[in-house]
Amino acid sequence: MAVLGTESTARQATVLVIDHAPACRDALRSLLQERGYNAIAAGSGEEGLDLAVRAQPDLVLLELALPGIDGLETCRRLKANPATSTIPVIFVSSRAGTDDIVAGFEAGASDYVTKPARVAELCARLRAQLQSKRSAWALECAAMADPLTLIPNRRQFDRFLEKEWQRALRSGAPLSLLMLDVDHFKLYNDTLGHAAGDACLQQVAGVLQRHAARATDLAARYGGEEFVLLFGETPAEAAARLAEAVRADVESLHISNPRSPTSNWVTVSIGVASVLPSRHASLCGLLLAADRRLYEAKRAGRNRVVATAPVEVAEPG
Ligand SMILES: Nc1nc2c(ncn2[C@@H]2O[C@H](COP(=O)(O)OP(=O)(O)OP(=O)(O)O)[C@@H](O)[C@H]2O)c(=O)[nH]1
Repeated sequence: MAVLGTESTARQATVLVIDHAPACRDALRSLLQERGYNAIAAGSGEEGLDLAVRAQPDLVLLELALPGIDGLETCRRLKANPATSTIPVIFVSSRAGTDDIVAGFEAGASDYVTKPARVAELCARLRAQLQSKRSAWALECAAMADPLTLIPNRRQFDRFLEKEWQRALRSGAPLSLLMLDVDHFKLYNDTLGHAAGDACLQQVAGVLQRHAARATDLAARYGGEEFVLLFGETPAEAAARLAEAVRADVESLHISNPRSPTSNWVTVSIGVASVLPSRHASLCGLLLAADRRLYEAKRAGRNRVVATAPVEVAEPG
């Protein structure tokens, strides 16, 4: 599964208007709707913050002068909350003083437009912000995906693992990790060529991706011909079964590996480690345990899974 959140490139952009004056709010909302945006609105900073978290708009148009928490504080809170921090904010305010404009930018706004706003200018600024958010999103995606297989790369995996670890610490749920390596892949490359090797890795990645079905799972290319699969909220016994299914699915792709001493087909070896995250356990220990079992699977003849009963991996030192 993808873990980068949602983005609106393929759908209508949602714009949240936060303004306490019903006339201004309605005028902005109609203007946006006429231009094809999905417009939602809130009458106060508190309501706007709540709606921003729930609706995840692509952009916020914010009045500075609001009753209760004012526009500046609303903007600061939007920027401080990881759930809303990347949403661009444009102040659309009747306050036109330089100090207000400077304060708006200092609170984290991307732009500042004074009322009465010129419609064409406001729309151009809005489009520019949406475009720059999309470009940032595309860059972020590119930095997190493996270019050959298009599944998450090690960087994305490390972030995801850290997040799942923290979540498991709070929930007390077990976490399982599969470390997987293609068997005799050097022979495969040497026999059939590097391009065939690349295509083979893409197919293996496809199998892993299909097994990472839940929001708490992630399949990633760890490097070279090595992959990892993280299963959140999954105990050791279930992880061992999943690993066996992955191994069997790769073998049943029936990708010929003519010189492999293990099988006629491309196969994989898998090490499985599970842990109940606690202050006595470490992430590094989980990775090391999976890697050790992968090595054992190779040593025991390849094309197999090595897993054990649940373990508490002790903090090194
Ligand atoms: N085609 C291709 N080959 C790669 C890629 N990344 C790594 N490799 C190759 O994968 C091979 C890994 O070889 P080894 O580490 O010796 O392992 P192996 O031949 O799979 O042997 P075992 O792991 O012991 O079964 C090397 O030949 C690498 O060049 C890639 O992106 N594409």
